[in-house]
Amino acid sequence: MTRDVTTPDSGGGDVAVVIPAAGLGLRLGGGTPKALREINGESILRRAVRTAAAAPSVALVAVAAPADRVEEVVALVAGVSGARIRVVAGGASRQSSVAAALAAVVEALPIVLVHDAARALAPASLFERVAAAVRDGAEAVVPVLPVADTIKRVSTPDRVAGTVDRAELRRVQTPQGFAASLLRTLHAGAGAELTDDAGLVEAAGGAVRCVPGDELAFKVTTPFDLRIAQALAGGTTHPTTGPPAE
Ligand SMILES: Nc1ccn([C@@H]2O[C@H](COP(=O)(O)OP(=O)(O)OP(=O)(O)O)[C@@H](O)[C@H]2O)c(=O)n1
Ligand SMILES: C[C@](O)(CO)[C@H](O)COP(=O)(O)O
Repeated sequence: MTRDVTTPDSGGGDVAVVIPAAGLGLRLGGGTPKALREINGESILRRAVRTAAAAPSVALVAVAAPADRVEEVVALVAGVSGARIRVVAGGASRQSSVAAALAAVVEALPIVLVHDAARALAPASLFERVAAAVRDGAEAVVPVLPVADTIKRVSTPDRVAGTVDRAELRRVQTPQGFAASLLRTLHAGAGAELTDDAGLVEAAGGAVRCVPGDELAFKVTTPFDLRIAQALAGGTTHPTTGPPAE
């Protein structure tokens, strides 16, 4: 089921953003799907959709919602302006949720960004940076940050097997950007579940370009992350369900 959410204005631009938001949030806990949890009165999902839609290049945002919460998510994102918003049922894995939302992007937009709802504070400028690199000719783009800790391999949970050279390691965030046709082809032929979409390009022997990430694009995974997000985020003037009360 695909649900188009009526918005006051539809964006121009050449970018579709696919937002997987169907995860259970087991590491966060609390019993409610993570994307529906709130940061200072606004759901994680609405924050992610609102920021994506506000990026000037973005024409469409396609959300993969928890399969039993599609109508709830439609109500949640109603009133978000700046781009068309579409909601579909997600799948049992992140990869299948991305594939479901990608299939709902029927418009001929040349660039697709895939963005975790859980990275709710990623700024619009990061969407623009990633999209610009795809526009510049990269077939796949990931925002990255350096690793600050020493990283060790372990042979058993309490035995160090070696130290990894962190100079060649990067923390990879979303939004990740792709030429739309390439991403569609790779998702259609995807086999094993990968932890990100750029991995599909790597597996096919393609090139993935790095651009600077943004610390604000951290992933809300644990209760500690949620507290950090609450400390960093502003409040909201929007209700979390139903259309805005303006
Ligand atoms: N079946 C799934 C699993 C994950 N996701 C989405 O993929 C993003 C990254 O996943 P993660 O942060 O791991 O979320 P969860 O799977 O919800 O977390 P957990 O592994 O703790 O249950 C999230 O926005 C999540 O909603 C999804 O759309 N469909
Ligand atoms: C896509 C991702 O956010 C890139 O860092 C990450 O791989 C998602 O991992 P998760 O275990 O599904 O949260």
